[in-house]
Amino acid sequence: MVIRTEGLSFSFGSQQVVKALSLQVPEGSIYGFLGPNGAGKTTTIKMLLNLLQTDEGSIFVFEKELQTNRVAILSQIGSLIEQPAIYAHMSGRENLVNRAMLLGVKDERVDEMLALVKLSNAAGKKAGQYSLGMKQRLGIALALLSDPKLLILDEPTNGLDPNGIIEIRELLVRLTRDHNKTVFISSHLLAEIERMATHVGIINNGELLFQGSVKDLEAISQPQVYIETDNTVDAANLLKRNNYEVVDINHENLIVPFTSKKQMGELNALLNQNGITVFAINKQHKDLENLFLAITKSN
Ligand SMILES: Nc1ncnc2c1ncn2[C@@H]1O[C@H](COP(=O)(O)OP(=O)(O)OP(=O)(O)O)[C@@H](O)[C@H]1O
Repeated sequence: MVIRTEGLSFSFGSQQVVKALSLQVPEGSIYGFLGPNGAGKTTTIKMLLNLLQTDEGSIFVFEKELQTNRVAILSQIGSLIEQPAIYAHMSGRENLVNRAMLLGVKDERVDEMLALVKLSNAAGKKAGQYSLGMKQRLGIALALLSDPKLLILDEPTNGLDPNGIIEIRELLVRLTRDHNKTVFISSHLLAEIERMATHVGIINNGELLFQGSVKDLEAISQPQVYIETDNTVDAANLLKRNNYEVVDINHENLIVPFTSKKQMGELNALLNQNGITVFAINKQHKDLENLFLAITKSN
């Protein structure tokens, strides 16, 4: 395991915000650390980076205890928490050259990093003029300069447009696939993470509710069929009479557990044959909020 915590806890005053967390982050994984705002993600990350002292429990990084191997461990971690520390009046390249000098890293590494995060063409532009996505990628390039084995990113896709999210996703996949890195990335949006993550930990109110591979998660997260019609109530009654389970109904749509594509066709035909107009019928995975409920219920 690249990161392993045992019974990790933390309180701000009387409020316990991290509760007996036992994380297991395998080498080479993209580990999505998921939870709603205030769940305790940033606090956990700060403990992993030794920016906050743990109250209870222990942290092992690269199978070494953090407190007693601080310098050796932290020199192998690149991180990005909140806004990247970028000088707005300097170009992307100057930001990297400056940091390379501080770290004693060779200048060639600057161009390598620019290419890796796809900022070579914008290298001469002032970083203050970069888009949010470009700033995040520059932040990641800065974090990678010293060639760390582990990258810890706190909500790097926050506020990015879909293109920006895709670029970060592709970068992180390249880093693990071609450059032997392990990536620990937090987010409050499952949808942003599930396409790149290999492993997931879900935290809520400081407690780890789920941890495992994305396949394990998909097994819990049963897909559902969303059906939008011109008469939701009649549609729901019709489906119930025909032995379909209607798990949720509101004035816009109703939801039936997904079993197969064939079933979707049958649902559509049944509704049409009974004079109900179907505006939309589609398969969706439960969103994070519903998934939380499903996970807490099954515990
Ligand atoms: N410096 C602080 N002093 C007191 N309470 C704090 C402090 N920092 C965070 N908290 C509280 O700790 C809890 C966990 O916060 P944390 O920032 O770790 O959550 P998070 O999952 O990272 O959420 P977000 O996505 O909003 O950053 C919250 O209830 C928050 O209000």
